[in-house]
Amino acid sequence: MVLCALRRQLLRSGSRCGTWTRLLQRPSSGCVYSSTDGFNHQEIREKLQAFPGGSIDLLKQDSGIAVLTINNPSRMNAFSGSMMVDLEERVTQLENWTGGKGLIVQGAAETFCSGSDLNAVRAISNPQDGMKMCMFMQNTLTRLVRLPLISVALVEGRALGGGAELTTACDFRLMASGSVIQFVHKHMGLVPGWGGAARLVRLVGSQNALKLLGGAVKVDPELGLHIGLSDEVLEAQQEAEGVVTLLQQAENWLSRYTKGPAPVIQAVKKVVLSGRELPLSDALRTEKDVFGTVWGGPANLQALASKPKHK
Ligand SMILES: CCC(=O)SCCNC(=O)CCNC(=O)[C@H](O)C(C)(C)COP(=O)(O)OP(=O)(O)OC[C@H]1O[C@@H](n2cnc3c(N)ncnc32)[C@H](O)[C@@H]1OP(=O)(O)O
Repeated sequence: MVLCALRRQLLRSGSRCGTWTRLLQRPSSGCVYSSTDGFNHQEIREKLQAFPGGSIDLLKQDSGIAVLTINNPSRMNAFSGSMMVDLEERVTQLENWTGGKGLIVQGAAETFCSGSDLNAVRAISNPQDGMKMCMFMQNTLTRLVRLPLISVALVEGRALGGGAELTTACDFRLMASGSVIQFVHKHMGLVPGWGGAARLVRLVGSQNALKLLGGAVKVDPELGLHIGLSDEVLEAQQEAEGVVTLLQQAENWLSRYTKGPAPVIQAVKKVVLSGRELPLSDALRTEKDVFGTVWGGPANLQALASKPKHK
């Protein structure tokens, strides 16, 4: 938490980006709120744990692609309080995964996520608790965004409310045919609070974001592609060996971008992330620092030794 405050101070003071880069590289340094914002991490964790159910499952694979599964099928993968805590723990594990290159976020049982568990929402419907939950989820999802992994939300079925917000915390969204992303918040008398509005504006522009939030528009794969919310539509595929599952298709899609050594793929994500988040001069300094981690490194030396031709 101290790191969060330090990072903010550095950013406010025009920061020296070498320091910013080093902070971003440290686990859990990517959060937004700390005790100086009145955020008591332990208190909100304990409060959330009082609403159990479901799990967030993490499978780290030798390929360097991990699969994170939102698992609460009896409630259409709604986020219970304990799942919010679980998600934070899984993000910490991913921050510490030195061999990681990619991440797929999916829902269990052929649907993505129906947002907050409405039973928990009803129990903590006072503004103070709502704000604490909001800060907790913003911290976690911002750390998810800032993982040095190329991430994909595999959207099957529905991504509603907080589930729609979660899709925006990934670098890419792949929508299965028949799937829907819908920011239903307005129908719940709410606006996004897990960082989904801020990220949506950056993804689709403010005009489209206003339409999606103001109209609680159902985004199907076609509309998703059209406005740039979705990157690809996945159809059920049959091959000689049998059916290619949506997860296999997502892994194939992602592997185009994760081929190569982990330090290089992680460096790619870091320079894009800093370009996305920082003012230009700070992003340039960060890019220089990240460049310094790969220049003359094993992958670079090996490529030079092999007399490459990029035909
Ligand atoms: C951050 C802000 C937020 O996320 S606010 C929450 C926004 N989400 C919602 O309002 C989703 C409300 N749910 C729905 O619209 C429907 O249940 C959807 C997801 C469309 C599924 O409809 P349908 O296929 O007919 O199934 P169903 O309604 O029978 O649901 C199956 C069981 O799942 C449950 N469920 C669903 N969503 C939630 C949720 N968000 N929180 C808690 N429970 C949920 C339903 O209540 C139903 O449970 P049960 O079988 O009646 O015990």
